[in-house]
Amino acid sequence: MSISNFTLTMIKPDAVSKGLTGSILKDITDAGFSIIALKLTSLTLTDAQRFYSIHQGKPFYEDLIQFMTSGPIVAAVLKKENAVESFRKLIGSTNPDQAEEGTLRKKYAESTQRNAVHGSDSDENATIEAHFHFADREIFFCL
Ligand SMILES: Nc1ncnc2c1ncn2[C@@H]1O[C@H](COP(=O)(O)OP(=O)(O)OP(=O)(O)O)[C@@H](O)[C@H]1O
Repeated sequence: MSISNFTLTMIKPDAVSKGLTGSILKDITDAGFSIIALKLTSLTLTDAQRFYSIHQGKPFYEDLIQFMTSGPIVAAVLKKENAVESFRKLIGSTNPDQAEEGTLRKKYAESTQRNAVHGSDSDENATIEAHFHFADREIFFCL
């Protein structure tokens, strides 16, 4: 099976509202990722419910939807060899207390919910999530 060379990230409302977007994007490019699509945007209630439908019914679901619709987010498509796995390593564990030193969540997350950054968890989801946020003409695979 071939491995995609891109992943989708969101800088979540906690980090955007604290002005961390620039620092996080710099850490991402310093780690060797190219930004091939980028926008400051927000999720409607319906968007968030669709994006996180896999978590519906879990105890944290309603609070997660509330949080992810609470303010602007930054969405980006990132290109690098083995991007999904490499980016999951860069962001670190969901719970920042368990995240390794130097990871984005260790540096920027407040809590398990307000954990600063999202990264796709599979190549299949990277494709779905990239098209969730961007039209084909907004993604520059040539970069
Ligand atoms: N136990 C929990 N308590 C509160 N919020 C949670 C909990 N588990 C997950 N979340 C929130 O839901 C998001 C999605 O959960 P998931 O298990 O997919 O984590 P993840 O794959 O590390 O994160 P993401 O999908 O955002 O990259 C988490 O990033 C976090 O914001």
